[in-house]
Amino acid sequence: MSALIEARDAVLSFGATPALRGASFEAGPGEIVAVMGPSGSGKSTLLHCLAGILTPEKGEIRFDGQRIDGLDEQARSTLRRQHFGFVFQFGQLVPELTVEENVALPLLLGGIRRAGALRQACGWLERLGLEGTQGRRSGELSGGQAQRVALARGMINRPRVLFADEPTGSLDSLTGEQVMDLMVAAAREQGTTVVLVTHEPRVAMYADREVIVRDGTVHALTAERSGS
Ligand SMILES: Nc1ncnc2c1ncn2[C@@H]1O[C@H](COP(=O)(O)OP(=O)(O)OP(=O)(O)O)[C@@H](O)[C@H]1O
Repeated sequence: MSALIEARDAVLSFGATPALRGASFEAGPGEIVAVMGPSGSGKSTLLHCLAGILTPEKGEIRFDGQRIDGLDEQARSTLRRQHFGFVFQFGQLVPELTVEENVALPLLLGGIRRAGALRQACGWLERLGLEGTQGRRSGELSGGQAQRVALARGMINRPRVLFADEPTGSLDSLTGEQVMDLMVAAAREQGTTVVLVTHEPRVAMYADREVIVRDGTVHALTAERSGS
């Protein structure tokens, strides 16, 4: 299977701190890959490079076979809006907007008319068990509801790749499992590739495959388990 999203030998430092030291990663169409590893090992940096948020100093990032690391910020922003979805741990909902406006945001930014965008947003809210919350602000939601709203927003533009960075990190384990069940079901239904950064083995078990990031390089889980 050819990769849909891929990093080849990516290198990136923050000042004197190396974050990626030749990281290679790939995920195929519809594949759910968990990215595990110790704190500070480079997981989020890898995700940000794959998503075109950060640009590596060396190496390549490819989406659907095309290099994206050389694109300017505007082109990467368009790529993210058209093809990628995001679910992060904290602070991703805009507090001034209602729940339905938050979910509709990727469509509104993409130029879809407001009435149609809000209608689609309400469809996602219903699907994720959030009917009745559309007029609320994000501060009026529980943690699990807020993550489901974030998931709805991450999926509303039918992304080719969903980038999820510790999506259950702020939730208790039962609520986290509910969010993961919904995320995996939505991704499977739409054939969305998921890059899932998590510390939690229980969350990683939702993935088709796991990789481990250590000191800025990526290792297959099987190699880790055999000690190489
Ligand atoms: N914006 C930044 N400025 C400076 N250093 C950074 C920045 N972002 C990350 N780093 C450093 O880069 C390294 C990799 O960080 P990264 O956030 O990718 O790790 P992580 O594996 O996602 O960690 P965690 O599991 O704790 O979220 C760390 O040493 C971190 O301190």
